[in-house]
Amino acid sequence: MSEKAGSKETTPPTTIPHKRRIGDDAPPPPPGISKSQWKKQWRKKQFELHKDEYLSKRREKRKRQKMNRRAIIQGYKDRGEPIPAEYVREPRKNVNQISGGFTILLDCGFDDLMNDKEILSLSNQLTRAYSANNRADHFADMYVTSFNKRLEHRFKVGLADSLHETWPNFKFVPDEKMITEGDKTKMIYLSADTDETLDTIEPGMTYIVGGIVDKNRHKELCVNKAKNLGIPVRKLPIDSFIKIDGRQVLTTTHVVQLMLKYFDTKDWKEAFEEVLPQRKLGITSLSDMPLSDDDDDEENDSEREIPAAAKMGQPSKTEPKDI
Ligand SMILES: C[S@@+](CC[C@H](N)C(=O)[O-])C[C@H]1O[C@@H](n2cnc3c(N)ncnc32)[C@H](O)[C@@H]1O
Repeated sequence: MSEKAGSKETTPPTTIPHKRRIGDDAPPPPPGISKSQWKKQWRKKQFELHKDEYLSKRREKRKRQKMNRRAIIQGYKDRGEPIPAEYVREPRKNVNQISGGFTILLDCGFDDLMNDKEILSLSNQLTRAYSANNRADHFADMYVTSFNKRLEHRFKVGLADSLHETWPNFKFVPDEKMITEGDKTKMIYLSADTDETLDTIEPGMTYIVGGIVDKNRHKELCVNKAKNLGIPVRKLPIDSFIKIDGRQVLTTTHVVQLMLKYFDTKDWKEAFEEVLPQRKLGITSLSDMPLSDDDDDEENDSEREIPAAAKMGQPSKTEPKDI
């Protein structure tokens, strides 16, 4: 009896299930072309022919994965259990960053002055401000004040995946006591509507930036609020460093990015050039300008992330960047 025949039971070889791919069903290759080359060509052709179908399937799959993740996270939240690390998205972070020792308050007490689309746009801007703070060499202690009404709803429902309550150095507070009851001698409200410029950013100071998307409908809104509260107002030193026509009103995110960049470099010129790309500077108003090189403007920002027909509270089409 041969050794083979004498052996008892043999374990069947492990078979790895073959994942079917487009191209597996390709007809035999035409002469002069290798099987693998032909498969590649066939796959490409099939993809072009059925592109919409494939992309929609992929979108559906991603949507399902997102909903599952959200349901799991909600389960932990409902049970009051900590959310396991694998479900917490780590933001892209500058691991060597240190505290700049200054505070930025994003004054979001203007909910009633915005339409739903502008609230969506503002929520996206806040995620970018958070992201900028994570990447800076020196981070600021950032607070979103008057975090209530539709903005809060937007984060709790549409941006629930972002787990904004866990963001480091970026806190959300429901009222504006930090503005109304803070030490006014250590505060500066940023606004384009003043002649006095902000020369530097100092540790120990609190800088307030208006958290509003209004396409300049509400002129002098923040400057008047600051004056009523007795808070000094300063504009960014745009004139000294870049030439720009029209009103020099920037988006909330731009202002935050500029302040962080200035604090890192101590050079306004460098900050302006990095945050506001030169090739974009020929336009009339900076608030119409895209948030960064590869971003859309406020208007498109909300359109890109949120389907046009989206209602407040619906999840955004894509994850907010960097969260
Ligand atoms: C889109 S603007 C809001 C414009 C609003 N109508 C107002 O009254 O300020 C968002 C915020 O960015 C800040 N900001 C915009 N441009 C600025 C500039 N040139 N200098 C300083 N801060 C500016 C202000 O804090 C402003 O409230």
